[in-house]
Amino acid sequence: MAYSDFQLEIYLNGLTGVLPPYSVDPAKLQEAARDLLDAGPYWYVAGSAGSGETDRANLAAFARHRIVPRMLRETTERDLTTELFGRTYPAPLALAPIGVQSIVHPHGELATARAAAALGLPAILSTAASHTLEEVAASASGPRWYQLYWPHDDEVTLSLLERARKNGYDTLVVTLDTWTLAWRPNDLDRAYLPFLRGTGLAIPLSDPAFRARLARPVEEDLDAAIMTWAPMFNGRAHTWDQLPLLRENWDGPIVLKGILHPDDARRAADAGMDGIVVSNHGGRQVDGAVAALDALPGVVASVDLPVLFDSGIRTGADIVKALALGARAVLLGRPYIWGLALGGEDGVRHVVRSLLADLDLTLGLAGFSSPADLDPSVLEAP
Ligand SMILES: Cc1cc2nc3c(=O)[nH]c(=O)nc-3n(C[C@H](O)[C@H](O)[C@H](O)COP(=O)(O)O)c2cc1C
Ligand SMILES: O=C(O)C(=O)c1ccccc1
Repeated sequence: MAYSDFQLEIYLNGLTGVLPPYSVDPAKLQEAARDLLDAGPYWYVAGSAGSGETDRANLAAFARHRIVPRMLRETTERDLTTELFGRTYPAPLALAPIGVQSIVHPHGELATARAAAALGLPAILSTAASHTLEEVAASASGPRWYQLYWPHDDEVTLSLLERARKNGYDTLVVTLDTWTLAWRPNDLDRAYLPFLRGTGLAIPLSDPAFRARLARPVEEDLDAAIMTWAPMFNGRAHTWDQLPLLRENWDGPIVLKGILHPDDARRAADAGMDGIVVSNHGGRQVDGAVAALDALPGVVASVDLPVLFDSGIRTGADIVKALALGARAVLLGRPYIWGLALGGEDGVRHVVRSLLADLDLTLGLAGFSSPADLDPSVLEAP
């Protein structure tokens, strides 16, 4: 079935008076989630660093780039399949690692993983998840990627990698840009930080190597466990010379997330990494940072690795633009969390199906049949 069939399904349902259960408009979905959620969780997701300048710049960069559609081409049959690290996926899309999903819906990452699995797409499980690696693996059978927040304790690091491997996570995403949380006014004004209440710590708290560091069991002294977790996972950066530890202890592909400078991309390649994600973390870390889309062409030109992209993907056209500028695939961030808040697994599935239908139609109407047809000439010259 083509992704664009979702459009026909919606119109046909309308003939019997059945409307889509959630909006297909990302901005309206966000408004609906805002009405539903408490201010703390809503702003934790919606908010960003500092003045929000980079968050806005991410979206503005997409608006600045425009597609120049081509006519009278055979694009009725489209093929979105995408090869990534030796595996074939049905579309150039994965669900970005997003921590603490239980703050918007009790099923959290379990619901997200099931929705992604139903579509054959990877859901990237965050180390800051509200469910364990094992629980998520048991609840969904789709492609599994694991995102490491890299602890400052090698035994814990190796234990996390071992758990990921044992539970069928085949691709490791290492996030580099969030070794400590940035200045986030929305959360600071509410003094809202889920981790200090023990939310989003399911993976470390269930880890045998982490638990071996505690004087008393987690169940008896949660506060002490949180105080052990905080300096181990936060506040100090790693350095390039530490990457061999990960390379030597992970057999599958390693993808570095949060790269914005071509020199860092080259260093990733030199360190034997398999891919990178150009991302500024949705403007949540360095306010004033370059828009991720503006950093993409320079990074793509500097390395021969697959380059993934996130930060600002909202529509099918956004995906076409990122692919045209050289991304192999994109990660969807906040929009699927609004779907999760509104409808759990069903809400996430709705958001992703809407985005894929929009992508499929936009690609075909612009005169292209597959992601491989896209290059910078598809876009208006700047
Ligand atoms: C609420 C929230 C939590 C996030 N948690 C993580 C995380 O645990 N690990 C990670 O690598 N990125 C995390 N991110 C960043 C996303 O993976 C992604 O880079 C970002 O959402 C992209 O920006 P966009 O949502 O504006 O498109 C988080 C983002 C949000 C909004
Ligand atoms: O909030 C975030 O952006 C984020 O990446 C994060 C960091 C630590 C724990 C959970 C999420």
